[in-house]
Amino acid sequence: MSESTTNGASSGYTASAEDRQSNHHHNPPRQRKTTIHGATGTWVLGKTVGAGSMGKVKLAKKLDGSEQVAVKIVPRHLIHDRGIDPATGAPLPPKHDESKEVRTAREAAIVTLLDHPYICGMRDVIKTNNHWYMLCEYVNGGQMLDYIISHGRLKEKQARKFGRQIASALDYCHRNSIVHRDLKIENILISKTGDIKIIDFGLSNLFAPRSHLKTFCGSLYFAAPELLQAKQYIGPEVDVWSFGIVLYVLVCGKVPFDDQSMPALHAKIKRGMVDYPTWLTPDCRSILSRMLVTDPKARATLGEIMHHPWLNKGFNGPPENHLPLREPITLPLNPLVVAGMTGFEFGTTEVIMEKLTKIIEGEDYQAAVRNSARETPVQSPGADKKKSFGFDFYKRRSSTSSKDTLTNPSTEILSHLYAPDPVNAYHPLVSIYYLVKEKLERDSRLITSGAQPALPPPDLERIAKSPVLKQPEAAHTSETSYEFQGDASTTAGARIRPRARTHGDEEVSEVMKVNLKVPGSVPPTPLAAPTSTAASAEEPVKKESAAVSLFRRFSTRKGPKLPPTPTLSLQAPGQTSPVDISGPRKSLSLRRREPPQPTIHSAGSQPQHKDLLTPPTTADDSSAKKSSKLGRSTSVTEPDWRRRYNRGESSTDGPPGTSGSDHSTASKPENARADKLPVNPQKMSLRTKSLGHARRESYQARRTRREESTLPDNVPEEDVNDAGTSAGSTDARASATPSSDYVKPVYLKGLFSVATTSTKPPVVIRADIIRVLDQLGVSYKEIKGGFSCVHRPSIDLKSVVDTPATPEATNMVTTPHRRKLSFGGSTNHNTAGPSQSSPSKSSRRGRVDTSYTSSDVSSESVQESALGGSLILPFEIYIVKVPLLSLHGIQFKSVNKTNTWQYKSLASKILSELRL
Ligand SMILES: Nc1ncnc2c1ncn2[C@@H]1O[C@H](COP(=O)(O)OP(=O)(O)OP(=O)(O)O)[C@@H](O)[C@H]1O
Repeated sequence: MSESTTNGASSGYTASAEDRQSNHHHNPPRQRKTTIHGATGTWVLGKTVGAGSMGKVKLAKKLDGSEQVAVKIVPRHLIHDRGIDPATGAPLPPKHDESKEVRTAREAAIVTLLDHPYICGMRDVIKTNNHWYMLCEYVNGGQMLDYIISHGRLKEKQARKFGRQIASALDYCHRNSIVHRDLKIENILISKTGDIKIIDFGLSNLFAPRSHLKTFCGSLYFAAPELLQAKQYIGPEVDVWSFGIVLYVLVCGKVPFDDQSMPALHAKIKRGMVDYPTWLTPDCRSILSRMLVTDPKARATLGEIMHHPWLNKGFNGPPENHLPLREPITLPLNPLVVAGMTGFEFGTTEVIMEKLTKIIEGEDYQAAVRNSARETPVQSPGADKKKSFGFDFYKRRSSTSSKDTLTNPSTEILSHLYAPDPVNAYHPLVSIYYLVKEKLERDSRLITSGAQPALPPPDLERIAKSPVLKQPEAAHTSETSYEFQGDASTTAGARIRPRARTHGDEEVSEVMKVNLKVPGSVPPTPLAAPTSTAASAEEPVKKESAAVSLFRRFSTRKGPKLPPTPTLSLQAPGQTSPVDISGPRKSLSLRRREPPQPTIHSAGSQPQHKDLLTPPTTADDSSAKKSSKLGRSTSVTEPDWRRRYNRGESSTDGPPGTSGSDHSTASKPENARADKLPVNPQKMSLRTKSLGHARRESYQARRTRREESTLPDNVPEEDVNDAGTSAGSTDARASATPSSDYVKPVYLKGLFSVATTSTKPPVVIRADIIRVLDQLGVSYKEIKGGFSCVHRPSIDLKSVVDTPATPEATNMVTTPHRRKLSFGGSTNHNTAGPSQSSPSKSSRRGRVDTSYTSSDVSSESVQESALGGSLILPFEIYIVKVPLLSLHGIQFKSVNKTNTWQYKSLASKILSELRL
C-alpha cells in the first residue's frame, strides 16, 4: 500500500508544506494511505465517518496505533478571479476564501480551548496549503439524529438526561463568552458511554454582554425568531431557543415549527405558537414553554432552565457546568497566558496585555469583584451557586421590566444575579484569558505526568505579523461586539451551508470584525478520557447505575404485524403538520388509527395541527398512562421484553436492544399497547423534513457548496466509500454469506427497538436488505458489517410546478415548488433497479409507491438533482447483534448531514420494507 503524506502546521503554525498528493495519480485511491503530520505526531487517515457542508470527517489513527481521532477535513479553496490590482494593473493573485478560513479557524481556536465532558474535544489542528485538518475526539456512539430517526421520541427521563448535558455544555460555553449558534439535533453525537457530545462550533462566536451580534446563522428549524427578523442579539438567548427546539424534538419526535413553504415556516417561528402534545408532563410543557418564547427578553435564561423542576426531577440539583473554580483576575497578567490569546486576534500580545489590564483596572470590573465577594451564595442542593446560575444578561439590563418577571420558581433565586460577574462572561478577553490559562494548566499537568510530550513553542513572530484590527473596548463600557470576520453581513461572509442566510449589518453599530487565527501558543491536549466524571456528577437521586442507564429502557412499539404501508406520499402543499422525525415510529404509526389527541397550546395560540403520528406515553407520564389506549409506544425493560418474548408475542414487539453490559435496571415495565387500529389514510404520509437545514439557496450557492464539500482530487483519501457507484447488488449477492464476525455487537444499550431488531439470523437480514435496496433502487456495496449505500432519486421534472411566492418569499433565495421524485430509478444501479418509467417490483406488487410529491424542495434542487447534484444521499446500514438476547438488528448511519429529511424518509421506507 502506498502512502501519501501531508505535512502541516499544527495548532496555528505556518503551513510548512503542500499536501503531497503525488501518489494520487499513480495509484488507485483505495490503495492510498494518507498520513498527516502535526505537533501531536503522525496520523494515518482512515475511512469517512461523516460529512457536512464544510468537508468530510474521517477516522485517523496515530502511526503507533495509540490513539484514534476523527479528522474534520476542510478544503481551503483558492479564489482565482480576484480582479485587477489597481496599483499595478496586474491580475490579483489567487487567495483563500477568507470567510471560510476565518470560520474554520474560529472553530479550531474556540474548541481547542474548551474542556467539557459533553463537548467534543479538539486534539490538534493541522493546516496545510490545501486543507485544514481538525483532529477531534472520535465520538463513536452514533448520532442523536439517527437514534431519533430510528426510534422516535425519547421518554422524558431519557430526554432529561440529555437535556441536562446540553444545559451543562451550553452553560460552560456561555460563561466563557462563547455562543454556539448552531445547536441542532444533527450536532449532537452520542458517546460510547451514552453521553452526548456537542460538535460543530463552526458558527460559534464570542459575545459580550452589552454588545450585539447580528449574523443569522444556524438551521432554520432551530433558529430563534429574532434571527429571522434580522434583529441583533447578545448570544446566549439564541442558544436557549435552539435548546428548546432540541428538547422538543427529543420529547415529541418532531420539530415544533414546520411548513413546506419557507415564508410560512418563518411566520410560524416568529409567531411561536407551539403545540404541546397531551402526553407531555406539565413540567415538561412548562420548561419548553419557557424556552420557546419569541421575545428574547421574556425567554428564560439558561440559569432559569437549569433550575427548572423538570430538568431537576430525580436529581440533587441543577446540572454541573464543569467550569473550573475561578478567582477574579488580578494584575500583573501572566504573559504566557496572554501569548496564548493571540490566536483570537485580539491583537498582538502587547495590545492584549494593554486592553486586558485596562479592563481589570477598570472601575466596572473592580465593582463586579467587590459585588461578587459580598454576594451571599444561594446554595442549591448539590450544586455550586456560581456554577449553576446563568448570567442573566437581559435581567441585568432591564431588571425592572415587567417582562423580566418570571413565573418560574427560580425567579427568586435568580434575582441576585443582576450584577456583572467578574469570572463569568464578563468580557471575551477575560473569558479567553481564563480558558487559555486553564488549558496551559491542563497541559502542564499532562506533561508533568508524562502523558503528553512537550510541543514546540508557538510561532509568536508569525502571529505578530498577522493583521491587527481595532481593539476591543473594555467590557460594560461600550457596545463593542466581537463579531469575527466571516460574520459579516454579506453572503460571502456567511458559512456556505444549506441553512441560513446572513443579514445585513446596517443596523449594527460599532461591530468589530476580528480576524482570527488558530491559537498557536497553546499546546494541544490529549483527549479526555470517557466522561466518567460527568456521569457521576449527573447521578440522579434515584440511583441509576451508570450513564448508559439512559438507554436501559427502550422505545418500543407494540403492534400486530400488519401488511406494509401501501402508499408512500409526501404531504401535499398546504398541510401543516409539523415534522415528525420518528421514522420507523412513523411508519408503524401508519398502520394504526389513533383517536384524535387534544393538543395544548401556548397562551393565545390556536391549534395548528394535530399530530397523530407521534405516539404518546413516557415512563414518567401519568396522563399518558391513564389514556393508554391512545398510545402506540411504550418502553419496556429487558426483563419485560423477555417475558413478552417468551410468551410468544410477535418478535416485532421487542426487544429492547442492549449491549448487555448492564441489565440490572429495576424499572417497571410500562404499558404495552395492542394498537390494533386501522389505518388512518390522512396520516399515511411519510413526508419527512429536514431537521437540519433549510435548503433554500440558489442553485449556484448549492453548487458551490457541493463542490466545496466534495473533496477535490488532491484530498487525501483512503477509502472511497462515499461514492458507492462502483458497487451494487451484484457484488453484494456474490459475496459470501456473513460469517459470525460479520456483525458487530451493539455497545450502546437501547439503540434498538421493534423496528430495528429481529429474531432473523444475519444472513436473512442481509438478504432482506439486499432485496429492499434493490427494490428501492439504492446503489450499495457491502462493507464490513453492512452496506455502504447511495441513493440517487430520479426526478420527474415535468411534475415540477411553480407555486406563487408570498411577499415574504422575496426575502428568500428560492420559492417552493412541487416536485416529484422517485425512490426508484437509480441512475447507475448495477442491477435491475426500478426506474420511473419502469415501476419497481414492490410498486407493482402494490407494496410501495415509488413516487411521492412534495413542495418541500425547490426547483433548484430538482434541477440540481437532475444534474446529479445534492439530492444524492450516501448512508450506511449495519447489521448488528444484540448481545444476550440472541437478536440482531440493523443500524442506520447517515454519512452526509445535508440531506437530513431525505435520509430520514428513506430510512423509514427501508425499515418498513424490511419488516424485521
Ligand atoms: N468527532 C466526531 N466523531 C464522530 N463523527 C463525527 C465527529 N465530528 C463529526 N462527525 C460526523 O461528521 C458529520 C459532519 O461533521 P460536522 O457537523 O462537524 O461538519 P460540518 O461540515 O460543520 O457540518 P455542517 O453541514 O452542519 O456545517 C457529523 O454529522 C458526524 O456524523
